[in-house]
Amino acid sequence: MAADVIALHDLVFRHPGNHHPTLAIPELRIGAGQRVALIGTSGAGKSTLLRLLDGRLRGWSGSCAVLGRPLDPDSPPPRLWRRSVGFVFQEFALVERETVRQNVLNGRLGHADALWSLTGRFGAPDHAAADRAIQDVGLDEFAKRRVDRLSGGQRQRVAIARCLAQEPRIVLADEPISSLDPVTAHTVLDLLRNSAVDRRATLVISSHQPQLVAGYVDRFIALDRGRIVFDGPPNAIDETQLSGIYGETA
Ligand SMILES: Nc1ncnc2c1ncn2[C@@H]1O[C@H](COP(=O)(O)OP(=O)(O)OP(=O)(O)O)[C@@H](O)[C@H]1O
Repeated sequence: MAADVIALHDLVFRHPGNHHPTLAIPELRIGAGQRVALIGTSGAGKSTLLRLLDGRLRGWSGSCAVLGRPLDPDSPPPRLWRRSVGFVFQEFALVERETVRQNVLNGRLGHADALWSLTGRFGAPDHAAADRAIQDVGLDEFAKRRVDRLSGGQRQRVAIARCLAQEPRIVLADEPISSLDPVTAHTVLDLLRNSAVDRRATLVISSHQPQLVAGYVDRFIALDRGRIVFDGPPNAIDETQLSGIYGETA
């Protein structure tokens, strides 16, 4: 069995001032190379869990190890760890006035060496990784175009390419398809799955749309008010369970 790249134990997190925990997870393990969808209604805690795994959440209790490193609830993880964990933000978080290529190169900042510190220029390995990522997401012809002149689906692909250029061992994607039409959503999910498989990366995506993501992952983890209420293969969840998680909207 694949080694765990994510291991949580007795994890509890409460937003300051909130009585109920935002996350309460007694145990969660995710193996290397798994593809997981975090599902659940708005406010279930999906983004908070992704922020925890990305090392950006402070003030939790219990233990959380990612890529073998126990995270510290009181301080951010080191740069070397950070570059192994890629994050695709819901709102893309791109530099709008920069080109596709420059945005993707920004994903290499965690790898940048002395040359970058001295000159602000990226080295050959950084350019090669950026080119490969741009090619993988099918944006070659747009490489020199400014991001603010792209469609939503194209921007999402730039955000994914930036994450891939980082050469992460884990890809975390927060609602990567929420603002896309169904056809573009499938293209983006295909990209995320294929690039994770090619790079042997672990993929964790959050989504409100279990039916749409089911074909792209091998595991559903459903959250309800911060608790795991289902954990298994997508084909093992039935309509009644989905209705329980989503109410009338399933
Ligand atoms: N800064 C904050 N302060 C207090 N409560 C917060 C804060 N951010 C989020 N919450 C609460 O934490 C809970 C979990 O939010 P989270 O964003 O993780 O849910 P989610 O499942 O990702 O929702 P969505 O699908 O809408 O993005 C919600 O009840 C939310 O209101």
